[in-house]
Amino acid sequence: MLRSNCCISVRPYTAKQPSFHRLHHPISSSLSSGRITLHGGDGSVSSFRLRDLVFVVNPQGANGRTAKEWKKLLPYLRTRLGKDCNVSVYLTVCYALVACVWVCGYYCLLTPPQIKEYLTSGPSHAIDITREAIRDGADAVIAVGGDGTLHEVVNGFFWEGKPVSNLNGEASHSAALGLIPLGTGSDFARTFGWDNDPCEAVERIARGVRSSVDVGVIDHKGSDLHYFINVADVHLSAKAGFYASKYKKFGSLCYVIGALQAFMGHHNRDMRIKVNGGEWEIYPQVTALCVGNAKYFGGGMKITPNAVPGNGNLEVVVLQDFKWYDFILKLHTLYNGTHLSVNNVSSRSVQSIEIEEVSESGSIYVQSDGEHLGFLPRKFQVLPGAIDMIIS
Ligand SMILES: Nc1ncnc2c1ncn2[C@@H]1O[C@H](COP(=O)(O)OP(=O)(O)OP(=O)(O)O)[C@@H](O)[C@H]1O
Repeated sequence: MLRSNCCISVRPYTAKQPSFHRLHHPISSSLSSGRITLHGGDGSVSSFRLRDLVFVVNPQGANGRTAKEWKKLLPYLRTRLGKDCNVSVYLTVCYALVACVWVCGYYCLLTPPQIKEYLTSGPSHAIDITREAIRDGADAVIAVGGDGTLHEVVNGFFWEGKPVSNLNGEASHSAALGLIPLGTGSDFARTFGWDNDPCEAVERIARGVRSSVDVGVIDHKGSDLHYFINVADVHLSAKAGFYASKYKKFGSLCYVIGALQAFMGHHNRDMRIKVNGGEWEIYPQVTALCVGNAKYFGGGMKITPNAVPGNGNLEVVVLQDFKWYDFILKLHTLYNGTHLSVNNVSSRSVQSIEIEEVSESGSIYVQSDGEHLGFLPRKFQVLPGAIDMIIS
């Protein structure tokens, strides 16, 4: 008989966590066919065997800090993930049977997870690495860096409007998404209450519990679909993000510099929006419009405080007719998420939203997960439970 504590140690989750509804299935474990099976209280099951982990590292993240932290983390990561694959062997029936099971099960049970590490060579490279890894049958693709790297890895989970498939005949599982947050803002991680401790992120990966998360998709006629997992936004905030990306060498200060630069020559604009395929509505004098799958952007602003990445909806928050002094007076409410009760701020939960500028100037910035995407018009839509993510 073979007995193993291979791959995943299942422990109760104690870290801070948002109120997810249909996520998270730890509780009890059983071992079958060399695989840990996790049973949730709602009867859902999440099974995960750590065999082939692909780490996609952006060495330029956080102005080079990601590369330094990753170098320090790698020995610990190898030890920690290898440690969870210790296997005890007990001979109970006969030596021959055990030998047979040993040989057959060797690769499933005893091989420590393969840890593959790829350093990105430039923008968009993480997308290609991820697609390749999923097609090769990776168990998990783990973004190491900031929200931009996570964004690219998420986009790598899709190809021509469909999820990328595992083409490896030997492995039937789908790949999970993981994250070691090591960026400047690392805003997506804030929704889960994760701090910047990479060792804690490695623990999460070692536990390997998957939960489905929603993904947002952005459509623009005639161009490829684009995916986001955190927050997409339009107009002033998107313009500020565009400029902020040029000042990452100043750390978190880049967001302040970006915002100041975006304010110069800024004008609020009338916009048309269509929610869930309904009628077009006019929103006058829009300052910024944010579509949240998660809660934070801009280096810690809790802009869409009711967004939950697993509830099948996106939260839309619209700021209208804001003047520069409103930001000075109300900035603290944007950081603590109490701005929804401020004048000229509205919020709604949507499955899809189309946004156009009334005057169609073609100059209204759009960004997703802090990455510049282009200009209005755009349609944003939720893909419920589109990706399995290692979140606890
Ligand atoms: N080798 C590389 N050289 C230059 N840029 C890269 C490289 N690899 C990835 N990038 C780009 O770096 C950008 C920023 O990366 P990332 O988001 O990881 O760090 P960050 O901007 O410091 O963090 P955050 O987005 O959380 O503020 C991404 O848009 C990505 O396309």
